[in-house]
Amino acid sequence: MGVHWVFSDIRLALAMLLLSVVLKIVYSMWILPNITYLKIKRNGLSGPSPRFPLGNITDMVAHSNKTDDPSSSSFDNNIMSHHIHSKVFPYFAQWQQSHGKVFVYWLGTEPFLYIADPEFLKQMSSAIKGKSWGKPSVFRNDRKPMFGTYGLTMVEGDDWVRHRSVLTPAFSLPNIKTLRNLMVTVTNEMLDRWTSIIKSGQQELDIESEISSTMGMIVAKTTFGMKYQNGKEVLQKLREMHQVLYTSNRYVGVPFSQFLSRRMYLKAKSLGDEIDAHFVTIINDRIKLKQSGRLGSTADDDLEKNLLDLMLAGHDNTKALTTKELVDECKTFFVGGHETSALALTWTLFLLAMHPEWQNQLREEIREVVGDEQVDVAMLGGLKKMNWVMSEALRLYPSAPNAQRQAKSDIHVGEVVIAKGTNIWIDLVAMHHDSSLWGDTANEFRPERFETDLYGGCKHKMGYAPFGFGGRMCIGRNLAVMEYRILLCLILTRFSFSLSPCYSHSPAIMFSLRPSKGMLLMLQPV
Ligand code: HEM
Repeated sequence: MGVHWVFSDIRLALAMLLLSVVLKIVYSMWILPNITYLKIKRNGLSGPSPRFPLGNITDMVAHSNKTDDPSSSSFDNNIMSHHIHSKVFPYFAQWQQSHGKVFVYWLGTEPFLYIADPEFLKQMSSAIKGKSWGKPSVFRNDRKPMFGTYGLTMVEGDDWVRHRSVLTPAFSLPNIKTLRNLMVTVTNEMLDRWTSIIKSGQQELDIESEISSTMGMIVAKTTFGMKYQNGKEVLQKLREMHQVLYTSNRYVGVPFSQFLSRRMYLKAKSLGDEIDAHFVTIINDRIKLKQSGRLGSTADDDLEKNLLDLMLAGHDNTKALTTKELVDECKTFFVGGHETSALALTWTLFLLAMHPEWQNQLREEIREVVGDEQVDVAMLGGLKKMNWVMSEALRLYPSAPNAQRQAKSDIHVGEVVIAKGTNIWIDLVAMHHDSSLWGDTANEFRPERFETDLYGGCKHKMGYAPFGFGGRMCIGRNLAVMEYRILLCLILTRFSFSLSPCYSHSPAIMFSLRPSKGMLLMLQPV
């Protein structure tokens, strides 16, 4: 009798436990997102109808497959059109036609507010400080192997303030100027290799992988003082992880999707752990070197100060970042610092290959401003036309194609209330190509539009945001601009280039905006 009671008590307890788990799941994955959705809809915003449990993912995949289909008329790979929004975000382009520039769509059971309206963005941004923004929690798991948990792109609130204030001085102009020598050395190594390749009779090169490796080595050396072999290994693992995570559908936002793609997540996690181990060793070695007082004491490359040393400068005070936080920042800078910058330069070389007249103008400007001197950081500011070209390349092909936010409290934008918890997706590609903002030449390469106006004559200043906006704007933009100018100067003074007949124009979103079939250029020494 007694035993029977004990068993039925256990059964009851288990049933209650199961019920509470199920209720919790239903509440967090269905009821809560729907409450948020209803609040957004109450503002009169519409959007494509979602279907449980995939939301609008099926439509997104179908639109993407249609555009990738070689028989589809929506985008011809052989035509070098810069009209790329409907190619890279076909579903957003389609939904914009029915629902306007602000609407709601669903990734699985997570509603997202889509924004491609600069006035809406301006009002939303001015209502909120950087500290009060969140980042969509639904991306946390997905991006953890790449950026960790505590990198600047992921942290929120007071933690974000602490990280940003420790890291900002590391990106000051005087500090990043000290990285110039390493950048020149690594770039010249790449260009010497190009010369040998051309001498051996080969003229065609995949510039994307060349620039990406070189920028990776620059980040590895300038940021962490990594030795060549270590830098190469981390780069290799990051590339593998990128391949694992961003070339297949991961069903982000769909309940239990991590179990559906379990092998993929385990592979990404193990690569992430291996990269972490590299960084832990580098950080601990650097702390020891710092404590020994040898850092910066000789002309030795390894002892030259790098970005990690600048991050470690605050290591002894109360705001200091812990080793785990530093590891995640290292990963963040490795990925953020190399990929976006490499792509900005890759797309620039593509545009210049299409426009030899602009190659000549830039070469002429370099001759006038820099002459036969060594590339000097102070002189780089005088390269005005190069600035216009960079701005125009980042407008047509923004390497970071979107920005994301999450509302941590209700935000009022005119009559609209963006409810606490709402995920927000800002489509930079759409705004950068919007003819109502840029006129009839929106999809043409016209660097001169930036001659008299930092915003390229865009009718709304928030319509041009290649480095993001507000307090969470890109922390590395000064570094990126300096690196871009140094590399482009050195490339243009040694080579001229044109598009290879084998190049196929296939811009695609693989986290960043990439040429998905590489960037084949024909090179000639100048
Ligand atoms: C051309 C090159 C680059 C482009 C186009 C670019 C673009 C962006 C964009 C669009 C954002 C999001 C801003 C927002 O959400 O409002 C961002 C954030 C960020 N970028 Fe960059 N970036 C570049 C280079 C770099 C470099 C060189 C580094 C570091 C070495 C870097 C580190 C970061 C970090 C850490 C954040 C997060 C900032 C925060 O949330 O406080 N980026 N970047």
